[in-house]
Amino acid sequence: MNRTELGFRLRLIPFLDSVESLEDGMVRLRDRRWLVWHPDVMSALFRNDRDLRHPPSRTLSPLLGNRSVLWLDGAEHTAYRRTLTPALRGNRYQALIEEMVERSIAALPSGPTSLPEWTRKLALRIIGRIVFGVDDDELLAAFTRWLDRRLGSRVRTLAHRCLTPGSTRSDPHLDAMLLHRARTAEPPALAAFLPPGDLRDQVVSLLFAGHETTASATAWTLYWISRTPGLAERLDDDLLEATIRESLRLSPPATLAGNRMSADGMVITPSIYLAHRRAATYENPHVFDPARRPPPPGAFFPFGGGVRHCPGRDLALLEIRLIVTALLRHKHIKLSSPTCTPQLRGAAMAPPPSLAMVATCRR
Ligand code: HEM
Repeated sequence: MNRTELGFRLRLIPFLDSVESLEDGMVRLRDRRWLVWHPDVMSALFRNDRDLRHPPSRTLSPLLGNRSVLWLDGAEHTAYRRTLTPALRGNRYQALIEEMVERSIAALPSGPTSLPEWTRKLALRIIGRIVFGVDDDELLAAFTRWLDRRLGSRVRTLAHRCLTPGSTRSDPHLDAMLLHRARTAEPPALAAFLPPGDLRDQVVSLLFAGHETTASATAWTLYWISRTPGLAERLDDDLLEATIRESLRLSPPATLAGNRMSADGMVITPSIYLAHRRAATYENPHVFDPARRPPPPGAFFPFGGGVRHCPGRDLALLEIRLIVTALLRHKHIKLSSPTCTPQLRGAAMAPPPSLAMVATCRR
């Protein structure tokens, strides 16, 4: 592994910050692997996505399994997306999410509580209910423990990636519990529509993809709202939408989109983080400004793009909107710190668990 790739692997955010000013919007990580973020390249890449292959992530594939939708390709991928995309359409879950959010806000302690952990637990409950059709806190807590041991920090991620390469890291006991819940799920729960042969990998993938990023996007949105004086008081629907968008730009939960591979074996990794901070595209890119003009094509893609664009996008945006609106309607929010250093879980970026929120009732 050369020095560039080592920097990319070991210290992802400092590495991304160090290449941010490269005007080409791309950097070679090793012989046939590139990190790219130039908007023209991104547009071309997503336009031709159908003809590219999507190699598994070496970090995530041992966790999510070989049959995860995240790396299926061709006809299998198209068929699976056809089931998944309508099933994840956001608005059908609005009443369910509202009810779960209200319960979670009512249970908030009066003292400080970790903001990212609160949003994570809530987002996992929501996707758990969508996938299984029932609440099962014990199962979700076991899933969280399993994930935290493997992805809970950059060090853990790298240890699992490098020390036990290629081995599956599933837990037979947890898998049996997940499979039991999935097999007994009844329509309209999502698990009832998943192909039985791939059930474990698809359930784990949905629980994982469906909560980590949404939770961190919600936490980042609340972070930016509380850092911006007067914003909470002015948040009508349009401003809230612009605020969520700007938060997804400056603090994208997924710093990288999935790998693409050309027919001649060139691997390309799109960097969402760098595309969203490109000075040639965004004026004062490090400033949080919900009033920004819409970006040009290929410059804003928090949900990836092409044939792999995130099928949970609408659901995620609905969740963020409902959680933020309900929280601010019921509570005054105060955060323990006006600044925070992002925490990486895999390549996902969240505020650190130490970022505490104190939520007091509005009178
Ligand atoms: C703010 C929240 C979210 C963000 C930022 C996000 C971001 C992403 C990104 C960047 C990708 C990779 C796309 C690519 O390679 O071009 C992706 C894929 C995916 N996401 Fe999301 N996501 C979010 C929420 C969700 C939710 C709620 C679900 C629901 C289950 C979900 C399910 C998936 C799945 C299944 C894929 C794989 C799609 C495929 O490979 O065809 N995501 N997401």
